[in-house]
Amino acid sequence: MLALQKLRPVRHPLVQGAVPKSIRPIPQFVRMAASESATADIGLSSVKVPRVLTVAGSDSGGGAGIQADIKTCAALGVFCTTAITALTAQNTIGVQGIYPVPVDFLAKQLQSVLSDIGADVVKTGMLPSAECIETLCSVLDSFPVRAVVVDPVMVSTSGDELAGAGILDALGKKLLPRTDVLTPNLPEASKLLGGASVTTLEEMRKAAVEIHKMGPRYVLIKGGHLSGSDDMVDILYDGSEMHEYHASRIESRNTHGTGCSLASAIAAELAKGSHIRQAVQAAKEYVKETMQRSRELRLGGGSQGPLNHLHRLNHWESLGRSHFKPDSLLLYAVTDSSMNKHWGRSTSDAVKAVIEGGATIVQIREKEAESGDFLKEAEASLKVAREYGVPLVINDRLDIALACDADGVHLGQSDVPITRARAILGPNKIIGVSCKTPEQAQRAWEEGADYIGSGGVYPTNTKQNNKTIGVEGLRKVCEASPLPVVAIGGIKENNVKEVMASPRPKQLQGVAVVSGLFNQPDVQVAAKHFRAILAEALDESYSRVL
Ligand SMILES: Cc1ncc(COP(=O)(O)OP(=O)(O)O)c(N)n1
Ligand SMILES: Cc1ncsc1CCOP(=O)(O)O
Repeated sequence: MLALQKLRPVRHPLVQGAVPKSIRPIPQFVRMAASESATADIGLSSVKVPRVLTVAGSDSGGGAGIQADIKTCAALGVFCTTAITALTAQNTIGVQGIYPVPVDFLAKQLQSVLSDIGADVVKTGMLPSAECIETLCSVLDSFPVRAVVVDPVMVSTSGDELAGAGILDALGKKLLPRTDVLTPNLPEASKLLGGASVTTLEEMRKAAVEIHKMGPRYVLIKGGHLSGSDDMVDILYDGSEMHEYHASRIESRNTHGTGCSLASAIAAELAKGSHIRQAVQAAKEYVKETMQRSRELRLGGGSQGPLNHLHRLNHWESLGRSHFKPDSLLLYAVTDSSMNKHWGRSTSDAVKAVIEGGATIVQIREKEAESGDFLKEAEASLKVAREYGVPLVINDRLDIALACDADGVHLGQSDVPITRARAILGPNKIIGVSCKTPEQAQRAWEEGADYIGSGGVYPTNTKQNNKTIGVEGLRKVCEASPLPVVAIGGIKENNVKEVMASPRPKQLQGVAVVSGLFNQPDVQVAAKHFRAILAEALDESYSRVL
C-alpha cells in the first residue's frame, strides 16, 4: 500500500515571484455567464456542446482516471474539462506513487473551468482527502451544475489504496447528499457501509438501500466483483425501485479503468440530456462494447491493460493495415514459376485461375528468377489481383515489392529485418514473416509484422532442407502468437482438415499452399477443392467448439 503524501501547497519553481497573468487567481466565485448555454461557433450558426467536468486523479498509464474520463467523453461526443486531484505514477502493473494536488490549486482549476466554460455535469473519481472533498463541495455551492456523478474511487484495480481513511466522513457528510448518481463497486459499497459484507446479490440489494439513505438520488452498485458467477449484475436503486442490469462476463486482461469509464459515460449521457436510467443503460452498452473491442490490445506487461476507448474511430486499425484482414489468410496461394511452366501457363494466368477458384491472398515466390523477370511477373500478377481485390505480396524481395507497389512482402528469418522493412514500406503495407518457434512469433509481433507463416507442417519437396515442425509445432507457434497465423508446408487436399481440426487455435486462419495448387493440371479446380474442404473444416470445428 502506498502512503498518501501530506497535503501542502506546492509552488512550482516557474511560479515563484510574480505570478504570470495567465495563472493569476481568479476572483472568487465569478459566476459563469455562458455556462447555461455553451455553444461552439461554426460560422453562421452555433451548436450546443454538452460539457462534463471531471474531478479526478491523473493515471500516467493512460487507462483510468482523468485520461479515461477525457477519452470516454470524447468517444460519446461530449466536451470534457478537468480538475486534477492527484498525480499518480501507474502502469499496467500497479500504482507506484501518488502526489496529491494541493487543495488550493484544485480550487483554482475548478474555478477556472466553471467560471468560464461551465459544466452540465460534474463527475468525480479519485478524491484523495477530506479537504479535497470539502473544496469541491464549496466550489459547487457557488457553481451549481445539472448533475453530480460520484465514482467513490478508494482502491485501484491493482489493490493500491487511492484515498485516505479520513475521506469517508467527508464523503458522507458533504458529497453524497448532493450526489445524483453514486457508482460503487462491491469493495467500495462495503467500505461505505463500514466494512459490511457485500458479496452476494441479496447483500447488494440491501447495500443499495443503505447507501441510498446516505444521500445520493441514485445508487448504482456494480456487481463485477461478484464471485463465482458469469452473470454480471448491476443494481440501480432510486429510493423506491430497484433495477437490475444483467450481462455476461467479458474475459479480458484489459479492464483497467472500466469503473472510471462507466461513471464518465453516465456523466456524458446525462450532459447530453438523457434521463438517469437511459444514461446508465447507454453507458453500460458503451463500456461493454469497448471492453469487447479492447481484448486484443497489447499494452504493458502487467495484468491490468487499458481499454481502447476510441475504438469507434477505428484509430489503431487505421494506423495502417486496415486493408489487411486476418481472414485473408484462409487460402493463401504461393506461386512457383517452374511448376506453372511445367503445366504450360504464365504466373499471371495461374494467379487469375487460383483467385477465381477462391484464393484469398497471393504471394509471388521466385527463388531463382532474375530481378527484371521477377518484376515483370509481379506486375502482371498484381494487375490481375487488383482486378479481383485480392491482396498480393512478394516473397523476400523488398525491392521488387516497392518497384511494383505490391501490397506487401513475406520475409524469412534471415531476410531484411521486419523493423527495417516496416520503416521502408510504411504502415500501409502487409508484412508476413516465416516463424518456426514461439519466440520468433513473439518477436515478429513486437517488430511490427502483420501475420506469421508457420511450417513446414508436413515434409515437402517444394522447399529443400526445410525443417518439419509438424502439427504440434504449428500449434505451439499459434498459441504463443499475438498475430494471425497461416500454416505452410506439404499441405494437400487430404490433410487440410487435420491442420484446421478442432480445437483450432484461435490465431490459425488458414493454409498456404504451393504444389497443392500450382503443381496441378487445373489450378482453379484445385483452389475450389481447397475452399470446399476449408469451409467444411471450419464449420466442423466451429460446431464442436460450441
Ligand atoms: C505464408 C508463407 N509462409 C512461409 C513461407 C516461407 O518462405 P520462404 O521464403 O520459402 O522461406 P523463409 O526464408 O521465409 O523461411 C512463405 N513463402 N509463405
Ligand atoms: C515455402 C515453404 N515454406 C515452408 S514449407 C514451404 C513449401 C510449401 O510448399 P508446398 O505447399 O508445395 O509443400
